[in-house]
Amino acid sequence: MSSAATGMELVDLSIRIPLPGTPRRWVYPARDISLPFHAGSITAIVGESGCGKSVLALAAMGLLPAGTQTSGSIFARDIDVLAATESELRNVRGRGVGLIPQSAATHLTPVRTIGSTMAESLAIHGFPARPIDIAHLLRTVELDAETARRYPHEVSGGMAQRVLIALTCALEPTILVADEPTSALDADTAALVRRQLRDQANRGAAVVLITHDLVAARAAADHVAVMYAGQILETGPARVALRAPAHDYTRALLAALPENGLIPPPGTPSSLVDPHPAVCPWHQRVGVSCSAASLSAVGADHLVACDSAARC
Ligand SMILES: Nc1ncnc2c1ncn2[C@@H]1O[C@H](COP(=O)(O)OP(=O)(O)OP(=O)(O)O)[C@@H](O)[C@H]1O
Ligand code: NI
Repeated sequence: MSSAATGMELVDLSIRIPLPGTPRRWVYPARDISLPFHAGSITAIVGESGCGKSVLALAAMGLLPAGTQTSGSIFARDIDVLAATESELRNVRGRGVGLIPQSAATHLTPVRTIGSTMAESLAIHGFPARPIDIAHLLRTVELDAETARRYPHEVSGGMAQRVLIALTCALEPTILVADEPTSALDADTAALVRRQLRDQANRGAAVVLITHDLVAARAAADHVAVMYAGQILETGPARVALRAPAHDYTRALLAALPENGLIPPPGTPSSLVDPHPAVCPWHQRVGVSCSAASLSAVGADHLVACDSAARC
């Protein structure tokens, strides 16, 4: 790992998943991604739907689909997750890397009460929890103790999301990956979740916030990485990159916010199937010639991809 303060680091990470039903064709959700996630900070990964954000979350947990091929590394707690054995991964998951998954409700066991699922999960990771501990955890996400006696189908999607957040945070993971943690929540609960993520960063976790919501990223994150078609096009301090962006894709995402007139990004999202290695998908989408140069510095800790001539 390059620095003691790095909680997780992606190094030259590429991932390809077999395209279902078509031999020898591949989906490329990550291409040549190098990205640090600093301990004590929240890093947002933003980008349109389908650009590969959730696949990165699964990769960090060692949960890529069968048949997936990877190159490069994902260093988490000094282990390369991509090279780890299943027993090493069992040690990494939970207290090394905690994942708050997209659609959390489907991750609770349907035939067991929420309290027993929480108690079992905590015990597996070495935290024996009494009912009073479960009640306390539920209160941290503003759920009452009685929620422990309910079954998943008896609570709303937002409540299930809060249960998963309480459970994941209770393990105090070194790296906390939250995949769209607020998309199913009302504004008050979303603010509560953002406070939880900040608390986790303050105790030293490297927090990864995956979201398509730039307003949420700007409100919550210290650093941001802007992803398009499996590549990082811009990365830097959130207050810089999401206020004075250097890449035209980041500008296009910001233009789509209500405050900026809801102008959708031009063209249609690029396919991730067998992309041309020497063509930049974003600039191809907008009809500008660009050879997809690697990231270069435009300011302190602020990196941007693409030929400068290609930037609109
Ligand atoms: N198990 C899988 N098998 C085949 N392709 C997959 C699999 N999982 C993801 N993909 C493909 O990888 C690409 C990236 O998907 P991913 O879910 O990571 O996007 P995302 O940026 O998280 O989008 P969203 O915001 O909609 O969740 C998509 O083209 C998707 O179809
Ligand atoms: Ni480009």
